[in-house]
Amino acid sequence: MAFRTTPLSRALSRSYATLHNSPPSGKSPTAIVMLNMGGPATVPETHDFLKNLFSDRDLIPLPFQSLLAPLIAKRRTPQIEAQYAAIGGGSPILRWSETQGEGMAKLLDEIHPETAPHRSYVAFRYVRPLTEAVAKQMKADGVKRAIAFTQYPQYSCSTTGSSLNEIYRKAGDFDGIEWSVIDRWGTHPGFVEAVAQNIEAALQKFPEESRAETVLLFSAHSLPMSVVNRGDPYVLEVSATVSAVMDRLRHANPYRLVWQSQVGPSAWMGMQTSDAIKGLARLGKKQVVLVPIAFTSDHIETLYELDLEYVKEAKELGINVHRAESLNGSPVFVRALADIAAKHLKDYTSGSGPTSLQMGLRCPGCTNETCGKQKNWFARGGRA
Ligand SMILES: C=CC1=C(C)c2cc3[nH]c(cc4nc(cc5[nH]c(cc1n2)c(C)c5CCC(=O)O)C(CCC(=O)O)=C4C)c(C)c3C=C
Ligand SMILES: [Fe+2]
Ligand SMILES: [Fe+2]
Repeated sequence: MAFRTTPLSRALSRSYATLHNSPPSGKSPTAIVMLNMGGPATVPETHDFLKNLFSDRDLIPLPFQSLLAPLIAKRRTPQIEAQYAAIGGGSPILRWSETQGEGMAKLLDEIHPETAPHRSYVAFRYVRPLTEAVAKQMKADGVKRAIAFTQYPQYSCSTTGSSLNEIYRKAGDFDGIEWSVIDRWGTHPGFVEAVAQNIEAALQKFPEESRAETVLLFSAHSLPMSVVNRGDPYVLEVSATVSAVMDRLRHANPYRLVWQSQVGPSAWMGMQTSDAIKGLARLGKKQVVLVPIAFTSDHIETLYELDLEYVKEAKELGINVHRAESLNGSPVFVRALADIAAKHLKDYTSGSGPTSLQMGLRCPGCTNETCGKQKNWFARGGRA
């Protein structure tokens, strides 16, 4: 059948070009699949986001999961809906992920033309675009080679591990695609530089004469102690990021790493961010920069918990506080993503395996069988 261009088909192909940064060409594109949890783009999507999140056994193993998850999600929905409403009506993560991915793919076409054209795909764990839909799109685009590129800088089985397990479970949908994995990059110099620049910008808001007294309070999403104690590497890797950022800043300020957003009654990694703010006030500290360190774009933890709750709390305690911006559209960060992917492609072409050595090691206390199968599957390039 002859293909006729109509206003609709022209509009569709324009939007296709916007979504898929490289122009259509005869060559099969190299797919860079940006893995993240996602967040509800609109307030009414909050319930389904929470239901999918509480149904994820890799994140929260619950007894009678399929019965309990919908109940917990339903109970929690009004409170979390109110938080998304307060930050402007939804999570900006899809918009930022697309911006970052498109910028990265464009740069990759320039700095690594051997594998061009590059196309970025966003695959979320709990909201659209979900893994199945991304697989369909990749097949339609003729993808034969894909990189699973985690957008969590530091590895945890509960985040990156969960996204990789989901791709492994949906292996049939990706039939014929050869995979490799970028599983962590928490000390990459470009990422460290982008974070450091945002801290420097926040520090500029304090008077020069007292700037050096400002405490840098790095804040990361906490982990249940049960996860830490089974040997999950996240706490170590977040600490390594903080250390690298402080080296880049030449240790010009005192600092601490603290933990936020714990959920439920069990023990979580501390000290909690809100307690640290109270403690700093008690110690007479007057200036603080809050630095989100484990997530690359804004979300409720930055826009609600940090900006609306903790900044307010700190101000009430007499602390002058500013938050370092999230990486969002930082060109330095987009360049870092492209550099990380280019190095991975180079190493892969010159014979290094599809996954890092570190990814091959399961947490010593891991009893989740899918983790083991998933690691073996990716180590074989995603083949049966
Ligand atoms: C590096 C980031 C994150 C880690 C590690 C992480 C672990 C983790 N989270 C939960 C439970 C929940 N997390 C929730 C929301 C949420 N989590 C992260 C990031 C990490 N989680 C983000 C960025 C968000 C918010 C998304 C957004 O769009 O804003 C929620 C839902 C919100 C709520 O009900 O409070 C839960 C629940 C566990 C159990 C866990 C480790 C095992
Ligand atoms: Fe979380
Ligand atoms: Fe595991």
